Amino acid sequence: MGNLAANSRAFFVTGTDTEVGKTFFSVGLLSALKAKALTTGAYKPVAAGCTLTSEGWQNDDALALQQACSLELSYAEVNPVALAEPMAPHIAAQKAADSGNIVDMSIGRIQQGFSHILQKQADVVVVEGAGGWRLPLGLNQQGEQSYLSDFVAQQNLAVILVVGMRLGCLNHAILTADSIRQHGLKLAGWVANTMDPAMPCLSENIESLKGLLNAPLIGVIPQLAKPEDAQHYIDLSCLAL
Ligand SMILES: Nc1ncnc2c1ncn2[C@@H]1O[C@H](COP(=O)(O)OP(=O)(O)OP(=O)(O)O)[C@@H](O)[C@H]1O
Ligand SMILES: C[C@H](N)[C@H](N)CCCCCC(=O)O
Ligand SMILES: [Mg+2]
Repeated sequence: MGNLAANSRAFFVTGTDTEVGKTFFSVGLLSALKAKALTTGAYKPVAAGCTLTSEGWQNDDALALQQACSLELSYAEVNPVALAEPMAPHIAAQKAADSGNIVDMSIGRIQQGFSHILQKQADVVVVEGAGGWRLPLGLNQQGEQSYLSDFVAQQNLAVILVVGMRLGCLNHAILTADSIRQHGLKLAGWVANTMDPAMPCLSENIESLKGLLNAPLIGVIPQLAKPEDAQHYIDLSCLAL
């Protein structure tokens, strides 16, 4: 199991796309774990779309995760790679490099930050991806393309798939589940996140996914005012928690 600390369980939260509710669900999951008195850490290795603060570039997802977890983690511990521009991270990193700011977005650096969080021995660590499952990180030192999914595979993390419920999500969900399994990883479960309550045949689509994904349905999350409220729609027993 890679270098996963014996006492920690870690989940990698991916999605069928960007903007499908990975952060919304992750904050809900961290809230649910806190309510069960489990200690939690959070990690958002790569974030694109940041605001310049007195403490450097910061991203809203990472701030939400930092606040929602129970460990006292610094911003940089939660989010080691913070890219200014809200775009594909390897392009944002190239733009930063063009302005003289070289960003190390290597798998090695991402793993190092993760090991650091694991050493803190939280009961559960929630790791949020960026974009969808096969997020490109750019070329490594051998000139090969690397992907955030390479990090997940190297750490053998259990994966949670957030499906943003909208027309087209069946194909995206199936492709993502296939790829997760082709990486030799476990799809620990999936989440139906209601992006559009008026989606025609929402419940039929969820029923279809139950049959298609062959993994536990962790929760159906309706449109909610606050991500913390998502905790009430999450079945932790699916994750053996
Ligand atoms: N169930 C929900 N109820 C209400 N709003 C939601 C819900 N799910 C997501 N949202 C909103 O939709 C937007 C996208 O969600 P979120 O930021 O969690 O997506 P993401 O998959 O984490 O995106 P990214 O790829 O940028 O990390 C946010 O404004 C979020 O508050
Ligand atoms: C800026 C955005 N909200 C995400 N953080 C990054 C999404 C990258 C998507 C890359 C892609 O697959 O095209
Ligand atoms: Mg997010």
